[in-house]
Amino acid sequence: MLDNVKHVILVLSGKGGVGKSTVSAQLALTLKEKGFKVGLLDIDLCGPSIPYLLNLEKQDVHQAEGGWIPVYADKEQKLSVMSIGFLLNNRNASVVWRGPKKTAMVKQFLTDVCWGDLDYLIIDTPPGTSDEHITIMENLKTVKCDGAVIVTTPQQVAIEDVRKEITFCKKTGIPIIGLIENMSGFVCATCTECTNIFSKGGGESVAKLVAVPFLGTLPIDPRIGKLLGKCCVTELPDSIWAKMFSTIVTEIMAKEA
Ligand SMILES: Nc1ncnc2c1ncn2[C@@H]1O[C@H](COP(=O)(O)OP(=O)(O)OP(=O)(O)O)[C@@H](O)[C@H]1O
Ligand code: SF4
Repeated sequence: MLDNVKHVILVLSGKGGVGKSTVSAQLALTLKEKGFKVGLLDIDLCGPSIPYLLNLEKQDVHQAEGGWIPVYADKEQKLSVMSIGFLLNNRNASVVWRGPKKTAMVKQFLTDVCWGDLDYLIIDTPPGTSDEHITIMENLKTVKCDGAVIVTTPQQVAIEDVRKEITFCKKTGIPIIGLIENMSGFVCATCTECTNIFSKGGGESVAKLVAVPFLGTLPIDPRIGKLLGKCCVTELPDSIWAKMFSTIVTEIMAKEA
């Protein structure tokens, strides 16, 4: 039930493996650190990585009278999480479903989960624009969707990929919060020097070309993969990741003020 959810933010990407779930998790954790009550919904039914990224893999969802009780990532119950990963027997189990079954599952995540009072619900989506995205948009009609964050990487700042996501947002009336270029350069673990492995500035120029805000670049940083449920802002306060997420969250908060 989304009756008491104030803001909904979608995280989208044109291709898989670009860091969309990592961005979703860090966005949720940063908002929680700022004192908000946050929900994180993983609708990537075929590749749910949120339970792993939040170190919640062994957790179960419980069925109560009012619906499913999400998994809480913290003792204070300020970050609630739902993913099909909690309903599968093991991490390697795969979901091979046709569209209607996927649609039903996504609808259930919105209507049958006891989300309670939330300041923000972050929705981590599968790559591309599929049944899951369409279902989410149809079912968010009654709730205000604040916008989408689009994640891309320098090698594949293929204009068509980002454009497809933007076209989807425009067709479904979702405002675009902005574009993030992840895996932009590599931060050395010894000296924190950032080296650009691929081309630089692609994300920014695409954002300009399609007239959407550019939120910034996030480098490859081996420490990010080890955060597993911890927030980059508190754990790696001097990192580019921490600075970026503080800025993005401040911008999001300013929009809704
Ligand atoms: N900037 C980064 N630095 C270091 N590791 C990263 C970075 N971005 C993502 N990763 C790592 O890359 C892997 C893939 O990231 P993630 O699961 O967030 O991608 P995704 O786009 O959600 O993938 P999928 O298409 O499977 O949904 C993860 O192990 C994550 O920790
Ligand atoms: S930036 Fe310096 S410390 Fe880091 S890998 Fe290169 S030479 Fe080594």
